[in-house]
Amino acid sequence: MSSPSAPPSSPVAGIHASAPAQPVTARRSDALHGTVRVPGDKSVSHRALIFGLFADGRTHITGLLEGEDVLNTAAACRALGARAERLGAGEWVVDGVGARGLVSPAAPLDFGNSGTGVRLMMGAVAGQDITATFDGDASLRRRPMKRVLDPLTLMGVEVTAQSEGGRLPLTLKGSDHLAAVTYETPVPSAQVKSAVLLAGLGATGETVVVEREATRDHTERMLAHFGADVRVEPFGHAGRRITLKGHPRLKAVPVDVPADPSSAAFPLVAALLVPGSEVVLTDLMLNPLRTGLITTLQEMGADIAILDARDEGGETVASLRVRHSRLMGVEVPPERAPAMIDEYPILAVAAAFAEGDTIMRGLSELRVKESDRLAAVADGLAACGIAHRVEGDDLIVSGRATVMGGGPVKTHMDHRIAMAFLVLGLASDAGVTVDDVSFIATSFPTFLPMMRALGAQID
Ligand SMILES: O=C(O)C1=C[C@@H](OP(=O)(O)O)[C@@H](O)[C@H](O)C1
Ligand SMILES: C=C(OP(=O)(O)O)C(=O)O
Repeated sequence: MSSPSAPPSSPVAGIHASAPAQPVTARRSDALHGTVRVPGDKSVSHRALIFGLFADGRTHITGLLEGEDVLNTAAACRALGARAERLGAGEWVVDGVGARGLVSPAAPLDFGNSGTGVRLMMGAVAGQDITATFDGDASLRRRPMKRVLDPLTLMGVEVTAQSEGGRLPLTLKGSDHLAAVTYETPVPSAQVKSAVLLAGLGATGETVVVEREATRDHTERMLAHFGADVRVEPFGHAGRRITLKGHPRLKAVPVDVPADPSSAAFPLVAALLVPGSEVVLTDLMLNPLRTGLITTLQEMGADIAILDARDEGGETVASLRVRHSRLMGVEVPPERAPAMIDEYPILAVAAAFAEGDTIMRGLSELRVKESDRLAAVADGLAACGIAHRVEGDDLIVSGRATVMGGGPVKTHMDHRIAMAFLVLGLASDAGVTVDDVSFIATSFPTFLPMMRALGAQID
């Protein structure tokens, strides 16, 4: 650890610090059938809790994702002074502390495996006159936090302790006199954008975030939903400029969390790959900044029908009917990456079965996720006998109608690597073993039983 002084270490460095690895094998399966609702959207769930923390009154949340990442955010809200209570499955209430009411937590805040939880909460703490230490598991401790510390320090936050290279654990001293800034994000990141906007709640004047490529806009939508004065304008050909007026009074409002399209991606691709399958995924959020995978799969020839599209709480929500399909390789343009950033591991699996090459360009951000996903996907493809190459930040997968499978695939504390390669196993000749499924609980705790209920052979 480095300057100025090392923060205290978390007493529990992440939920999985000492949990034993759980290897699991997915085998070639008969047709998958059924109608399922995957759990609530992870991005919206984190934000519903954090906005509930700041709001005056009681925020009632339904459909909350009860994965470890979100539960760690709920625990942080409590440590910062809110009451966050579970009433039933996915049904929570948060009694907020109001715009200036956060308290210094008594112990380090442990965000486990979650980049979203820790980065958004750093922004939330920034505009308060409190001190908090942020920590996470071994994966989160490796991820870059400087991208958030840079704008927050510009606004007046003090980093009183940090680890090598601006990593966790680190301690922030917030201020209720933050300066509003205009900040252009150096990488397309909804987490960085959201941290600056959440800090902007406590800044005097207008905080402006400019992004050259639009990223998921759940924070902007929720700011408006809770009553903040926020303006979103186009910027350049693919970007946005977001302006937030400081010190709004946020009023508690109900939040109904739709199903997570990033979780749905796994049963969706499984249904495309396993012959004879037909699966319906209900109540999915189809925010246009989250649907890059669906667009890409449709270009590859996937039979995906959008049914019953409707507006719910400002988001388009629909069911998808997915049937087994013969896929063709395509080139995925780099500008689509923000709309499908978490979906590349499962797209690479779909590409393994497509005829010809699938070229995925501009994947540098994959290197700083729960694992280096570009390397982890490439290693997993190699372990399963799939031809591919990495050229700079591009991944090219050469697909075939039949795939051998194999493993064990190393998952590197990364839920999406584990789920993607289990899906591959369902359509492979020899099955696929992954070395650890425990991290699936961070985002999709019901993944294994839900896949088995559809007919997947996973043991
Ligand atoms: O804001 C969010 O909820 C998220 C933003 C994305 O991260 P980046 O902001 O690092 O791209 C994404 O990968 C993550 O799963 C959720
Ligand atoms: C990147 C992800 O999450 P986070 O950044 O919140 O850890 C993910 O869920 O794929």
